Amino acid sequence: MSPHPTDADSQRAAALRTSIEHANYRYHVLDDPDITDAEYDRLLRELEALEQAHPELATADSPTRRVGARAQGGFAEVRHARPMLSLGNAFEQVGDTDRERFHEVAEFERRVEQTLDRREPVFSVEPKLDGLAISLRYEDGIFVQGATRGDGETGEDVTANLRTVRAIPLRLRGKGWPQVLEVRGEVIMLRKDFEAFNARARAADEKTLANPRNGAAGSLRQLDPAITAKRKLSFFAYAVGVVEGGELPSTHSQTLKQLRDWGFPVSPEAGTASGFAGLIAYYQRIGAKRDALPYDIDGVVYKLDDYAGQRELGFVSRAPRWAIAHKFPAQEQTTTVEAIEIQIGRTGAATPVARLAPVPVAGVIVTNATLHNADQVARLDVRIGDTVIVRRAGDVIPEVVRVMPEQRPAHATPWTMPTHCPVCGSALLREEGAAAWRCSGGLVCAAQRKEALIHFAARRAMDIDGLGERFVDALVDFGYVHTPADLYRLSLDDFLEMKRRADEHDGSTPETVKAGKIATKWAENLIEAITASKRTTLPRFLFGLGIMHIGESTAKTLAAWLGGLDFVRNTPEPILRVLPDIGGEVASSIAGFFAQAGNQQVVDALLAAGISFSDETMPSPKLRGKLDLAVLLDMVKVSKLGPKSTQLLAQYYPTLQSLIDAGSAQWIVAGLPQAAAMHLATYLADASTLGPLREAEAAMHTLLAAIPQAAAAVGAPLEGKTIVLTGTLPTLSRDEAKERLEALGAKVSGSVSKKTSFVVAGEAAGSKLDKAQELGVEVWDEARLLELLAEHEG
Ligand SMILES: NC(=O)c1ccc[n+]([C@@H]2O[C@H](COP(=O)([O-])OP(=O)(O)OC[C@H]3O[C@@H](n4cnc5c(N)ncnc54)[C@H](O)[C@@H]3O)[C@@H](O)[C@H]2O)c1
Ligand SMILES: [Zn+2]
Repeated sequence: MSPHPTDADSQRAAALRTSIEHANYRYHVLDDPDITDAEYDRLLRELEALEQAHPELATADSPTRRVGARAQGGFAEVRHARPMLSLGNAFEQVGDTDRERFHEVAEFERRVEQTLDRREPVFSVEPKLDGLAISLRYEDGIFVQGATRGDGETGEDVTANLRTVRAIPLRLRGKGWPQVLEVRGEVIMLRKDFEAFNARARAADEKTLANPRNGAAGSLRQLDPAITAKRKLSFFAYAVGVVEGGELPSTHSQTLKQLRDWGFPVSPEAGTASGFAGLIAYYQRIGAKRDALPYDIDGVVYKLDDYAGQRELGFVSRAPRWAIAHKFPAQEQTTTVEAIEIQIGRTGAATPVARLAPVPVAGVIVTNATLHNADQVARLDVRIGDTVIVRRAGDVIPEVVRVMPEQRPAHATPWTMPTHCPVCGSALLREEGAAAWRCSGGLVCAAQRKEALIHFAARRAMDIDGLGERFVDALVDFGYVHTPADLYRLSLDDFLEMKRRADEHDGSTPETVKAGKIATKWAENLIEAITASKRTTLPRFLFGLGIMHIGESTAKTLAAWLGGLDFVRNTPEPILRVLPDIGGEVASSIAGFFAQAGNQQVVDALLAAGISFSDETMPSPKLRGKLDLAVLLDMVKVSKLGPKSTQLLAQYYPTLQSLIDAGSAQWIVAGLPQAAAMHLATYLADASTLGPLREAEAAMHTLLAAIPQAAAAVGAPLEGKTIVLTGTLPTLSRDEAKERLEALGAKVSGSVSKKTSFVVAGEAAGSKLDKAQELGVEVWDEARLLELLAEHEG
């Protein structure tokens, strides 16, 4: 009754067979599929439909009648005594009721009911794990052989590799096992192991795995078991094959329990359900859990639970009639890349992101996918306009896993990492040896605002007590604060208004209103803390700016050597590099930061808001010795000119010009080897290399001119005084008092002697106070100390 197939039909069938066979080969033999499972399933379904409509089109070797693919190469063959079959599939259809949407499941259930003449039969219901099917043979309880499914008849002997999978028992537990037992199940890679593998591969600039399924199959089919052992694989049992010399329970669900007792991992999600409604309820329940499961599943499997019923139903060519796989929406889909953009994270990390033509992936419309880092984009060679496979599994951000180069538009060009941050325009810098690029914008980058503010307010930076993440979030989200300088403009009303909006936004009862009274104490305290932070130290301020690579100790070095903010801001990179522990990367980060107009504005605004430093001085006299000709010469790498030679030259020549004027003949007389002199002469003759040297020299002179002639000439007000602090002072912490006294040149000592100028005593002062009285040393209270500080602090 079916109409004869047209030529177009038979051509289509042949084309489908070719495509499917090619896909089978890539998937089953190479473990490197080039189309998604969803596409594969569509092709197979189309072929099935054609063959059903026109049975004369069906060939004996059609992929619709066969399982997997015959493996080739490498491994010895294993013939399966009982074939390892595939499963029929049920997909969701468009419809209003469950019976319409899950029509194929309803049909399956009805067929089972009718054939067995049984109402609402019981099914074993299990997650459909997405890995590689294997069969494990146990003789007298000992693992003797393991094989892949292959084409269902013949698989590959992967015993050595399977022995490295921890979840597979090498010896059965308990007792009562049959003399020969074949256990079948799925080797999988847990998502966390897959993610960890890929993170490592990306960091090492190596090829990543497309998905956990390919990870499992590819790892298991390695010829070297040592490689398999390094990839973390897991295993779940879900069936038995040959059983000899022993009995198993009469139902599948009981058998799974038995397998668990013998030491096999069985999915904790496996259970039983009856009737169509029971099956669908299970499907929905597991579907809701899918993202949270530790492994990928592509559906659930329903198997008639009792073996007697299974035997009655039997098989079609490639699958049992008593079971069906009910598939979930696919986790991988094909779409096109509309743009590649850079996303800047809270801490400045720059991540390339593909903007995609919207596509449903595992039940969610996906429009963006991460490309991880610039190296990954290069490795995948993703280009704008490309057709790509995106994967979304679990709560991991969707990612691009593969490009289909054959579908690339002619004009597509390779992508390159932009040089500047899309949010703030600052340079993107790459940390040495790291795959990640970062925005160097810090303070001025809106993407990093919150993180920059939290850092600025931190205890070891500006120490603004109470300005934690919660307030920073609200201050930024509601637009009260863009840069740290804005903090100093906030009024009590701003804070109360901000808090009210934040509470409203959260839907919580405003905490600010308690018993009809507006609570303001917290805001007053915060304003007080912000005001107090205005008086700070240079290292705290420099650290607070959040300049890339500038930790507390580098900030201290900068302050100690350069003395004042102006010098830190204006000292060029080559001079910064001569400071102790400041290498090229750090120097370039500091110079880069202050070269940025936006950063300069923020720093100026902070100074205008009243930030001042209790410890600002002049460049350190120690710099005098460092800034000589040797430093200038060491900054440029002239070949054959080592540190010894540059020091030698510096002894004779005070300036660059005097060195140039003297000429190479004189250098040799001074003791420089001829080869070194020749190289240096060539170097200095080149205007392009001389330029930076001249620049550095000019900056050096500015610094040198600013250094006070003699350190004492500055006359620190408390120079020569030794002060001892004891007991608890009413307002100042011991550290703060010490810091402020030292900033004025005093020495703060821990013990009282005749040389002690005076002792500052607070509450519960102990033996030091007694000692002072004994020696007749002056004893001050905090009020008097504060007067002294106020008198001398600028
Ligand atoms: N992307 C490609 O190019 C490509 C090519 C070929 C096959 N494929 C994928 O493979 C599928 C076809 O392969 P198939 O023949 O293995 O069929 P299948 O994956 O749809 O179903 C059978 C397999 O399910 C697995 N399984 C997982 N949990 C199970 C459980 N609890 N009980 C029983 N079996 C369970 C077993 O490995 C079994 O062999 C396609 O649907 C497609 O997703 C993809
Ligand atoms: Zn930026």
